[in-house]
Amino acid sequence: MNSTAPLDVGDHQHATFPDGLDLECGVHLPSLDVAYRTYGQLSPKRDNAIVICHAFTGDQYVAETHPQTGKPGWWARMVGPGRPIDTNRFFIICMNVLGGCMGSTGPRSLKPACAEGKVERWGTDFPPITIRDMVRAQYKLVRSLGIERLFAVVGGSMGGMQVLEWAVTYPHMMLAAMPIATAPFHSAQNIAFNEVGRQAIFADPDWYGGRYWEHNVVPARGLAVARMMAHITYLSEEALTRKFGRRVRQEPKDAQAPEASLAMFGDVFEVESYLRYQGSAFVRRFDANSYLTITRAMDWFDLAAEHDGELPAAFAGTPVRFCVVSFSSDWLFPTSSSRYLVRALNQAAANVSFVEIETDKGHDAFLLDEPDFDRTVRGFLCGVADHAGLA
Ligand SMILES: CC(=O)SCCNC(=O)CCNC(=O)[C@H](O)C(C)(C)COP(=O)(O)OP(=O)(O)OC[C@H]1O[C@@H](n2cnc3c(N)ncnc32)[C@H](O)[C@@H]1OP(=O)(O)O
Ligand SMILES: N[C@@H](CCO)C(=O)O
Repeated sequence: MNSTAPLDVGDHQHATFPDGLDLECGVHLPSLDVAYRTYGQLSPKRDNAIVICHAFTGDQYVAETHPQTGKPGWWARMVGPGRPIDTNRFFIICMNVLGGCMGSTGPRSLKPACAEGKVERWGTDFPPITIRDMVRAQYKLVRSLGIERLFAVVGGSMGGMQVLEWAVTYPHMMLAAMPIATAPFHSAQNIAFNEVGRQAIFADPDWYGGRYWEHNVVPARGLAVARMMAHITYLSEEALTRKFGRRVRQEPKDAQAPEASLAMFGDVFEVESYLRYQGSAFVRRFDANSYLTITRAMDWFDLAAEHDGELPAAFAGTPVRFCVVSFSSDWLFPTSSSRYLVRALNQAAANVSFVEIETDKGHDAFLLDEPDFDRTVRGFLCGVADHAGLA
């Protein structure tokens, strides 16, 4: 995993808000870019818009070829004509989160008002942000498209946190919410995993205190290790066993060589090779400072914090219809977190349904082919749309 030169922010469709954004930390961002993609047509009544919130390292390229990786959109299976989130019926908006590295304002963006001719990135000077800040940036983009009320907000993992934050912050601006594989607060275990990832980045000699671009490098080894560790949490023991078991990738070339019997280094097991591949691929598409900024935003997420720990109070009087989805083998955002959320919604007398999908694919099951999950998404959105008389 060699260091590579820092990637450019790239040229992504975006809206610029010159009035910036007041952040929860008290800092005013002087200017705000929100990078986004849309799919389908906004109806004449402007009542068919769905915001899809991406997960931690996702982006706005939900249903089209990714411009950097050349891979299909991360939810191409789910979003499109005739698909569970049907673009023949709904108008889809997906935005790169504030703090990300795919065109929305984030640590990789240029600092405003930097000296003439001097390229200065935010880097570690980028202010700490919250999930609510991300959602408030998205709100600005939605309003700028002339949309006063969303049909729904949908998302998995950190995307699900944004869904919940939308419902709490703008309950009258949305009809339905679908938080998937998520939780109303980040658990101690998840904060702990995030911290290991951050420490891996800090330990990389190419980190340079977060100013790596000045040295034309990125902390590739640290970022890759962070991703390798995190990627394990996105799967399950069953999935890893099914994919790789204890399969060995390479036999030692010279069985007589003293190092052969040790076989300490190199891609010995298939699962190691897989994780190294995932780590390397990640480094080519993600920024280390965004990794830090976004993991911290997740860590701070706690919907009950403003309500003396009483989660139902966060949803008091909500008019939003919720469908909460979990996956049976997800140990990062386990079903118990979803049940806790559902109980709080019930206590708030909210309109809520709950589905646990049986699968051995772990947390990232929401990104994979799960027919029951697809049926759940389609059923909920169509049901609410039919009930609301949406064309
Ligand atoms: C949610 C959002 O908003 S977007 C962000 C989501 N995207 C990501 O997280 C991207 C990285 N994550 C992944 O690829 C996840 O594993 C998933 C869940 C998205 C995809 O899962 P799957 O389809 O089961 O793919 P899998 O995890 O098996 O990985 C396949 C890749 O590993 C490679 N691979 C598989 N086995 C090995 C091995 N033994 N050694 C090396 N590479 C291997 C494959 O060649 C394939 O490479 P490719 O992606 O370049 O085609
Ligand atoms: N694997 C997905 C989900 C993690 O929560 C991502 O990287 O965004």
